[in-house]
Amino acid sequence: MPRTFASPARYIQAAGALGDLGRLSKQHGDSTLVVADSDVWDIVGEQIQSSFDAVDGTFQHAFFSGECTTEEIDRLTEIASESGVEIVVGVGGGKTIDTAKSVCARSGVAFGSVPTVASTDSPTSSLSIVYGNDGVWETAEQHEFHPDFVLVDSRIIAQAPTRWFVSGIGDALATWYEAKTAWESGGTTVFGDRPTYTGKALAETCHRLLRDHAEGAVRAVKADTVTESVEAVIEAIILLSGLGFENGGLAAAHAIHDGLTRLSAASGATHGEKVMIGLLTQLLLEGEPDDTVRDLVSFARSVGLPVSLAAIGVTSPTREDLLRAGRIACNPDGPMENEPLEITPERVADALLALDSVVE
Ligand SMILES: NC(=O)c1ccc[n+]([C@@H]2O[C@H](COP(=O)([O-])OP(=O)(O)OC[C@H]3O[C@@H](n4cnc5c(N)ncnc54)[C@H](O)[C@@H]3O)[C@@H](O)[C@H]2O)c1
Ligand SMILES: [Zn+2]
Repeated sequence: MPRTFASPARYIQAAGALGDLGRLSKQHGDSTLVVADSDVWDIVGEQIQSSFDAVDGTFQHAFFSGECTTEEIDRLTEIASESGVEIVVGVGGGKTIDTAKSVCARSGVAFGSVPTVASTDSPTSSLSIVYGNDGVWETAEQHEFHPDFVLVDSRIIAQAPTRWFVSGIGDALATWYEAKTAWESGGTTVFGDRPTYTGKALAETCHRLLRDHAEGAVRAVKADTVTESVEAVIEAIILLSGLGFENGGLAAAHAIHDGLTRLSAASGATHGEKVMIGLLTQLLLEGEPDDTVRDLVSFARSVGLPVSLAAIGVTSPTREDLLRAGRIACNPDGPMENEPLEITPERVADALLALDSVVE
């Protein structure tokens, strides 16, 4: 089995970086479609307009409806093809960016990724997570391409609600633990290939940056400020975690996240918050020493991440609820396959129940 490494063509991060969007888009064609929801458009619309004005460029804007569904992808693909666009730029959170990726896949045009929150590692990846109209996980579309550019304005991200930034820390925190597990178990990555040494090294650097800088960065973001620690953590969440998970491999943390998406009580929790619970559960499933679990719990608390089921809204789950989540988590096509031990829905349910007593 080959080792594969893949990544976006270019990554740019700076306070004020959005001012470069027009120039970057023009490198890929004269006709651009910008996809953003109305809240994000209110925040960045004028800056996007100025960035295109600065290079005598034009663009079209389409509103994203809020969910990455097949219907929404088809609707936006039609707009892209009617206007003959050469590049689609997704501006916003993970769902907007995943939707824009799938529009590019269907239209065969270039893709620009512009996260306005550092809430997940979706902006650098080649995946789109598609949901049904009921909001339930439907499928992961694996694309043949990565973003032509990822443009990250750290000022906009620092000014966004802190909860998104903290959630991104949860998503990125799992990357190293999952890559280590996938490596040690001889697992595979999202490309269906062996993990690379490079992916593993990037995942490890991601972890180091979070441990060294996350606490201070969260304090700075609460005050809407950009510090060097904020820059380090944004890079860890968006770039290193993205490269680390795609080229290093996923494991139980994301498998359990997928299971938790089936519990309606957890629907108010973000992707990164559910991944954090998945990560702690992964450590319990793998039989990590108490000190390792305690250390991670204390780090999570220091940045404001949830460490119990109740903290993500699951206050009094029945065993059947947790088994249902466990069955999704143990899907044979999912990342649980990268765990070295045989993990069953029963073991997932036990570990989720055990979590509350461990973290008290
Ligand atoms: N494709 C991948 O590799 C990958 C990886 C991780 C997660 N995901 C997917 O990403 C999605 C989760 O993404 P998410 O956590 O970003 O949530 P989201 O996309 O559902 O929501 C983000 C919210 O933040 C708001 N927002 C964006 N920028 C803002 C700003 N600057 N100020 C204020 N509000 C702002 C948006 O309007 C939106 O309501 C899930 O669908 C998950 O499956 C995909
Ligand atoms: Zn994730």
